[in-house]
Parts: sequence; C-alpha cells; structure tokens
Amino acid sequence: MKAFTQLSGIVAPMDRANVDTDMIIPKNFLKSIKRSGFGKNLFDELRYLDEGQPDQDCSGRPINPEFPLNFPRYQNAQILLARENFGCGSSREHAPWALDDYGFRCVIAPSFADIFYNNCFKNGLLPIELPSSALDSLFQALYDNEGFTLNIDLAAQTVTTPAGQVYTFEVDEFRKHCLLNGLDDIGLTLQEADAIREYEERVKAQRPWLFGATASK
Ligand SMILES: CC(C)[C@@](O)(CC(=O)O)C(=O)O
Repeated sequence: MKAFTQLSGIVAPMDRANVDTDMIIPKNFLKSIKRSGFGKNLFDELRYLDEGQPDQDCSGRPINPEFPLNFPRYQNAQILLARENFGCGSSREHAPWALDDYGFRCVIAPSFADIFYNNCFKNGLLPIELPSSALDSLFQALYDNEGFTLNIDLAAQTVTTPAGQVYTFEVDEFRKHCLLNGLDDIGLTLQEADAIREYEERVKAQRPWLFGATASK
C-alpha cells in the first residue's frame, strides 16, 4: 500500500453534506472485483449527463459543466474538501478505491461515516476531520483563490494553507503508523513472515498429516 507522509496538492470541493457511497461510486459499477479502474466513474451521476455503463470508455461521454470536479481549475486535485457525514450509506470499499483511482489522496470533512473512514486508512487515503468552522474557512479560501493548494503533514498532524494558517487534526496512533509506513492488513501480517514460516515448519514436523504427508516412521 502507498505510504502517506506529506502531501502538497490542489484542492477540489464537494460542497454538500451526507455524500453517500452510492454518490461516490454508483452500485451499477460494482461488478468488478479489481481495486483499480473506478476513478473514471467517481461521482458518475453528478459528473456526466448520460447514464454510464460498467467498463465503458468515458472519454466521449457528455460531462456536466456544472459539476465542480469538471472545472479546469480543479483538474489534478489530490485533496477533496467535503461536508458532514462523508461516505455514509454502505460499506463498499469501492468508494475509497474510486477516490484513490481518480487521484485523491486525502479527504477533509467535519465528519465521516465510520466504515468509510476505516476503509480509507486500509487503502492509503487520509481522511481528516476538522471542525465545521474550519471547513467553512477552507471552502471560502478555495473559492477565492484559483489554484488553491494545501500542505498536509501526517507526522505533524497539520494542514497548512498557502497563507500560512495551520490546522491541527487528531488521528489514531496505530492508523497513523500504518499510513506513514504504507502498511495495510496484509503488510502488517507479512511483517511476521519469519515467525509464520517457523511455526509452519514446526507444525509440519509434529503433524505432517495436516500437510498431506504421512507420519515419519
Ligand atoms: C456488498 C455491497 C455491494 C453493499 O451491499 C454493502 C453494503 O450495502 O454495505 C453495498 O451496497 O455497498
């Protein structure tokens, strides 16, 4: 999993509360079991004027000119500003997969749905909770300054604006450790690979039949 340490990136707005997982990645695109390829259908029903089909080439689809992520100023954004209860509605891990595949590495909101919040850490995305008042200021600065960027430092737990305003955020120490070191659940387990191999060799010697071998005479 990609590590997250520091990020300085373009910011884009998703200026509505209760953005659910079906708005993030509509259910008709969940047919793939791959983790990649969902970025082209991120916010599909808001982003395009037609109805998308799974595995469709989106390059020729009519885009919705009113949807902010289609504005030239927000192209290549890596940080999404959002409102309360982002990622509600379901447990689909396709939601952080779609955000990551589109190019987002961080979502900043006053609150997140629990499952989505946890799924972000498991997929190398950093969800940052800040007070609603801070989001109000950040949205205003974003709208007032074309090309608005933020600098995020996970180790320091800070979000810094180009004007030098610093916001601090809380994050669980273990989740912070995993993100800083690019450790998902598999990476965490593989840190014990030597002990796992030693255990398997010992059990194979004691109970070979468990491994399909006959007991040694
Ligand atoms: C299993 C998955 C497709 C799910 O049904 C899971 C869920 O509803 O939490 C969804 O709609 O995201």
